[in-house]
Amino acid sequence: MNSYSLKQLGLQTIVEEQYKQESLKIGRVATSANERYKILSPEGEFQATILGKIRFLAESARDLPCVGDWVLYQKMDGDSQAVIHQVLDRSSLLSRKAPGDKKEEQIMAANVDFVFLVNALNNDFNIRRMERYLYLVYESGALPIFVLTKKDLCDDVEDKIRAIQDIAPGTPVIAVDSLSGEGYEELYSFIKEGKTVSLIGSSGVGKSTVINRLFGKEMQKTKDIRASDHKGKHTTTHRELFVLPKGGVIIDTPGMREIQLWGTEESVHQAFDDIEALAAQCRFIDCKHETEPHCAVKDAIHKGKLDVERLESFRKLEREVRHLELKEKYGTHRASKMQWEEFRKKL
Ligand SMILES: Nc1nc2c(ncn2[C@@H]2O[C@H](COP(=O)(O)OP(=O)(O)OP(=O)(O)O)[C@@H](O)[C@H]2O)c(=O)[nH]1
Ligand SMILES: [Zn+2]
Repeated sequence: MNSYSLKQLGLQTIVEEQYKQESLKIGRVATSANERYKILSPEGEFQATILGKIRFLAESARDLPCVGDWVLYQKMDGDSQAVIHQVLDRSSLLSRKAPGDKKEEQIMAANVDFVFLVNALNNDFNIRRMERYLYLVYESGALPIFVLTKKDLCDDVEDKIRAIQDIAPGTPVIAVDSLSGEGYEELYSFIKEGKTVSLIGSSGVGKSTVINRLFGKEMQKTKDIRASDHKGKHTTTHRELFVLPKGGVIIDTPGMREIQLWGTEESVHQAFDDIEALAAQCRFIDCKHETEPHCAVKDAIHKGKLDVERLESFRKLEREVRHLELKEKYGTHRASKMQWEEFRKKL
């Protein structure tokens, strides 16, 4: 049975100050399913349930423990199970909710310091998707870091890095080749004892490969990409919170993996996949199809292959379903820039 010191588990001083109850012990939630939890602590690794009172008083999912939470638990000698008495204040909380809808919230992970926004540099590169993930991280209190995988399969790495820097000035962008290990030195600078990292990115972008490389052995299963369409298959099974051999904690929950666009957004992109396909051929990845040169969308309109009204209705629908609230809030990306400036001062 593994046991870890609180520091190895990523404990930060803020949390330590809250821990004053001597009859209870502190641990970190590693998995959570149907109100059953796995706790990692200096005492070892065990299952836990929650005190009836916590469940009773919980008004929403936020009030229950989630992966990454620091909890105070009680475990009697000889008991195989512990009981969680309290969830300590969170330094960050990754969750996803429909715009304007507070009820329908999916909690993913707590007390994450850095979120790696993983995107592959090959055909899957999608700046809009990254932008939406970025808003989600801004909302959480964690710091975003872009990790661009499959550098070996891309010959315009610099252009893509620039496109990301345009949507998130000041945010680190790290391009890696997970097969050779190129770029990993920079990744390691964010992974150290006391820090908790989580990864977001669509299926097949190489999240498990990154984790395996950081771990130095096979932790999460990876599967070869289907050669025909460059898309990965859903391969990841069950994962949780784990401590890396060289220090640092990784949270890789199914919740983080399953983030998809909300139904309406997904359907806009499906309904207009002809425009999406044309847009992929524009010279600039972030082309707005307005005044940009070498725009495949405008070109198709000129050639009579695309109806200008269709483009208009695409735009209209897209405007409606995008995270307008968030876009307004973070439109200038001041939030991220300031967060990073603050953070760098502490380094
Ligand atoms: N050429 C190249 N291939 C890579 C790189 N990183 C990952 N791959 C390959 O991409 C495929 C998918 O990688 P995974 O790590 O399983 O992707 P994932 O994001 O974990 O996918 P899910 O588990 O479905 O969420 C595997 O065949 C990897 O070997 C890279 O940097 N270069
Ligand atoms: Zn265009």
